[in-house]
Amino acid sequence: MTSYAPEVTAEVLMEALPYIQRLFDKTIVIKFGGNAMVDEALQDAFARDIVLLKQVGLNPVVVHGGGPQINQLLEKLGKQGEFVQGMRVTDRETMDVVQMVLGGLVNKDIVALINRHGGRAVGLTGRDAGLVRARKLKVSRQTAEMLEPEIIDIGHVGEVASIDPSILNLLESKDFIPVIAPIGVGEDGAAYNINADVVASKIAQVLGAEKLLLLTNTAGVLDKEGKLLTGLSARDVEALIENGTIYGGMLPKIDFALDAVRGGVKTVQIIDGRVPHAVLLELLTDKGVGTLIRS
Ligand SMILES: Nc1ncnc2c1ncn2[C@@H]1O[C@H](COP(=O)(O)OP(=O)(O)O)[C@@H](O)[C@H]1O
Ligand SMILES: CC(=O)N[C@@H](CCC(=O)OP(=O)(O)O)C(=O)O
Repeated sequence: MTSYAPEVTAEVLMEALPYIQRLFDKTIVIKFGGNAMVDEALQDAFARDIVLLKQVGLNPVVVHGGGPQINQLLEKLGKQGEFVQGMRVTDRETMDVVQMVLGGLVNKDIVALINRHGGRAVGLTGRDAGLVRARKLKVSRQTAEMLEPEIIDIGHVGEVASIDPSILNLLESKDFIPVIAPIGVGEDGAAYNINADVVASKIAQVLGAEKLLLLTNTAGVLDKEGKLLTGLSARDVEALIENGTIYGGMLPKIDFALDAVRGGVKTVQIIDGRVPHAVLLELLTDKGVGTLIRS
């Protein structure tokens, strides 16, 4: 480990004080993207950041993705992942895989890492305690040549109908850290696959979160030349989608980042999950980077 002069170490530690004071007791929803968690060292640094935040009195709530991890298992089963407007086409068999990977492997690995570093994490899916109520997502597509939009059936994919935060409040009252897999429950009890950015946004709104951080595998939202856009308004976003600068997995992320701002979350940021300790740097130092979403 690099050794710094004592006064430098003290200065770095003191830099965190005003941030800790400002964010004390505040809820921070952190979405850990599947693309940001492919490296073991990064996962470890992420888990330690979460433990530190809790220890100094913030209230972190983790929502995780796992798109690449679902693709890996699908490939082993001889299936190819297919996406429409950033959403996975989810047939019955794919839904089973989504539950195994998100609710099983990925969720439990994050929980175990946080706990190994001294945190008290509890893993949940949206089906637990009716946390995330879902309904089938309707997707439509229209091109210039089409007279009316075409409805596309992408299977067991949900949108959030409502969030019941009771279980999260209970966990918070006992100082547990919730780690949530983005699977919702329909009226009939069936499972729905929901994009993790969507679940993180809705949970942040219902909890009245101070901040929503979306960790991904880019520096933030990039322009056509690959340069980081540090701040975006709803109008900027519309133009960037229109000219094709924002596409694929960034579409639901940006849509629901805006949704969170409109729903009262004070700060929403898309940040680079490939940077070790991105969460800590963003929340407790002057070195936060990424794209800030404005209403
Ligand atoms: N303008 C853009 N800036 C940055 N990334 C973009 C942009 N448009 C599309 N993307 C794509 O969105 C991806 C992030 O979304 P996604 O793959 O769903 O990640 P995550 O697993 O973090 O949710 C990036 O890796 C990139 O390929
Ligand atoms: C409907 C839908 O697309 N669900 C996502 C859920 C996981 C996710 O969102 O993972 P990332 O955050 O890593 O992209 C999926 O099946 O991949």
